[in-house]
Amino acid sequence: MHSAQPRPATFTASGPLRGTVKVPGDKSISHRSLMLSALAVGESRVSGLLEGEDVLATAAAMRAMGAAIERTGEGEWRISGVGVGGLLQPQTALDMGNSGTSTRLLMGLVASHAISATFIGDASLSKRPMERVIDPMSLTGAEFNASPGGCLPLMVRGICPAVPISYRLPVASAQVKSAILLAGLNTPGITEVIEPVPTRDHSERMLAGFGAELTVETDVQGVRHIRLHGEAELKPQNIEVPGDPSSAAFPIVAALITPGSEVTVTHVGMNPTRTGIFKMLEAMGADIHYSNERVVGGEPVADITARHSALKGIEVPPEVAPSMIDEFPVFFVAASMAEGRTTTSGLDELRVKESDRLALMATGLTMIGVKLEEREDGLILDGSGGEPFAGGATIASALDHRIAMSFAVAGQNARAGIMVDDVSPIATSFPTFEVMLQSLRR
Ligand SMILES: O=C(O)C1=C[C@@H](OP(=O)(O)O)[C@@H](O)[C@H](O)C1
Ligand SMILES: C=C(OP(=O)(O)O)C(=O)O
Repeated sequence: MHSAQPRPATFTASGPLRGTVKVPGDKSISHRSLMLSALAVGESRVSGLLEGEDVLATAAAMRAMGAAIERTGEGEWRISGVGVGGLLQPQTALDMGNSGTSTRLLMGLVASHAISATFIGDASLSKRPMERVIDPMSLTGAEFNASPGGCLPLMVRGICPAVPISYRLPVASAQVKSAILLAGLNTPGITEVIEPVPTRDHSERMLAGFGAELTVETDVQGVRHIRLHGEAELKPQNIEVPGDPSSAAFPIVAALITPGSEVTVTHVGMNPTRTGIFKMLEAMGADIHYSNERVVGGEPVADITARHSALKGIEVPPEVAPSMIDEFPVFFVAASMAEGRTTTSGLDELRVKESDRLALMATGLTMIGVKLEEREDGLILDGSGGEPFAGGATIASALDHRIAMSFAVAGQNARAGIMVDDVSPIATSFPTFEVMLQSLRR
């Protein structure tokens, strides 16, 4: 976990950003590749794994529950699984650090095993709502003992055999969907998740890739019905993790808002459930193009080139939100530089991420000179039409990596530097971020 000592850093304009960079492996896919490999019978290999703190928390938890997980090289990992149903009782509390994905997916996994586990996390994670997983998992017979507000520290007492459920997601959340599906792996019969609003589908793709029997049917209303046959036997796999589009969004927005810039990010995951950010930036007039499009390990991948662009404000349709949910902080930075008004709505979920991202972005952007209005479920931003940010402020990152990186990007086109009070949380998802940004400055 990152050090308790805050590490401040100042980000200043340097002129054009130019070059070609690679971003680390996709965080969602990295978590799932460790979890499913740990549940397969035999040895899986993963390359391109994100070696950020969140994913390392998942690796440590899977080890504590019996899997043999070993790093064999940079981004290269070897995992010997225990088989579905084979998870062992962890001897100490599972420390999930800052990671909501690790916590929620593993709560599901533990729920259908005859073990119990206590989940703990940092100050940010300990404020995040877990009822969204407790509610469906309680229907399977698992028991939960959570801190007030359904928060961590939290104890899960799993049950085996668990009762299979059919559950309609009340909130668009890939974490909740995945928790239910992972629980379904060791549950007799068919577990069904009904998903009215599509969210990232990495779990579905990877479960099928590991040999689970899973079907996805979209009904006439566009609602997805995901059905998993339980008591599955997973076969070990070799997985190549594509670059994280959520991380790629930072150098791409930095290039779009900094005059004279041209940046290429290679090997970026282009799963359509993740690419809302690029579509919205293009709708704003961003000069973005894709090359070398291919499929890697069941996921579409491309190289993305972005050039400085005169962006125009748009209205972001709320139904796009799940496909760019983690990118809104840096999207707000881009919108602040556009000409005209950008309106966002339907973003209540941003208030329960690592921080209240609507409140923090509204406060921070206002401090660097942006005109905006904060609504309950979104921000309305009046862009500067390309005028640099005033800057000269210190931004609180509040244990939120995406807030820290968004203001680092804003600093690339600010009249006075932007100080982020603590950049250490960046190591949760993008440990090479500062080095990458530096490599693009000439
Ligand atoms: O399933 C996943 O890997 C994730 C799902 C999203 O969370 P929600 O399910 O809470 O929307 C996203 O914000 C998070 O960074 C990763
Ligand atoms: C919300 C995020 O992650 P998590 O929920 O896994 O903490 C994120 O990476 O922006």
